[in-house]
Amino acid sequence: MRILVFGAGSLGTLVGGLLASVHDVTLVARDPHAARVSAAGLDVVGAESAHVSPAATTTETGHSADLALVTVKSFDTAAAADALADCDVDAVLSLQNGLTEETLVSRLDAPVLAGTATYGARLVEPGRVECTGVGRVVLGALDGGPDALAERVGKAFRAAGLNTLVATDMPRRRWEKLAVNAGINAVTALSRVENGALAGDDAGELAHRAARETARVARLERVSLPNRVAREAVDRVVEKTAANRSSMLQDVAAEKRTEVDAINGAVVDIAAEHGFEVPTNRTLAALLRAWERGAGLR
Ligand SMILES: NC(=O)C1=CN([C@@H]2O[C@H](COP(=O)(O)OP(=O)(O)OC[C@H]3O[C@@H](n4cnc5c(N)ncnc54)[C@H](O)[C@@H]3O)[C@@H](O)[C@H]2O)C=CC1
Ligand SMILES: CC(C)(CO)C(=O)C(=O)O
Repeated sequence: MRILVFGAGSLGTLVGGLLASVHDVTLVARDPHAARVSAAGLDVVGAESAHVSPAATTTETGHSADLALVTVKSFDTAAAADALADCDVDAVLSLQNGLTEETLVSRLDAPVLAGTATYGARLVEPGRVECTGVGRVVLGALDGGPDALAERVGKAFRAAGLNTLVATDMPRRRWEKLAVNAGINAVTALSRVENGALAGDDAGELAHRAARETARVARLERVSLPNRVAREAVDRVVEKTAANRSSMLQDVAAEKRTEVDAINGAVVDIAAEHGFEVPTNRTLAALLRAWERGAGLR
């Protein structure tokens, strides 16, 4: 399969690097990473290891591929979609956190699959990516149900050794992941604690409240996600990733823009479309956006 990875930073470089052992992969990245991969190949280290030689470029348009993987941060999704609109790609798959697929659908003609990834990835230096945890890629039709394209993509991922599930219930999975991220990411980023600190703490109750609101909005969107399931998903992730610093905490610690718009912000916006108020998500989003403005990031 000819696969274009649009936005090869940490996750895109890891997934693209693993796919490159079997497939014809092009990484669209920034220099010096792109130049280094072109000149000397890519080292995958950590929980997975490989030396591979995908193509790498900073050129964003004019590519042709069977599949474009979108792995930019959520706030770069619209720009990525506009660049992909000037490429010839047969299908698009997002592995980002937050609700980003809708932005891709609104700007692209190619079919868009929904995806989530729980692999951990860190770009250590140009040309070198660390797999910090073997997780799973879950992908499928955006609206749910069986899908031949998703099956083909899943088969291609598995052929490259990626732990991959093709799911027929992506709407529920996306919203459950959103509920987990809406609760854990914002609260850990604002209180500067590891995920495990939420267990049995008042801050954990705040995370539950954000997740329950998210589940309510999911149901307004006709996605079946009971409050109890969202709350239990938060507890499960807090327990399994107790030592993790959430991606949003890492962004705040590094003084980088966060993905709050596509997580808590998306919950607020979609709730508003239904005339529904989500005060916890609204508060969390307002605080993070205020911090971003204060840090000159937006
Ligand atoms: N890193 C991880 O372990 C995981 C990340 N994710 C999600 O995956 C997404 C990406 O996350 P990371 O890889 O950590 O972020 P990252 O910031 O390391 O990678 C994004 C990359 O896209 C590049 N980029 C943006 N616009 C571009 C353009 N126009 N042309 C070329 N390159 C461009 C940036 O330079 C950056 O290197 C996020 O939504 C994140 O939440 C999900 C699961 C795990
Ligand atoms: C699941 C969780 C909360 C793990 O830290 C995550 O997805 C993130 O940090 O973005």
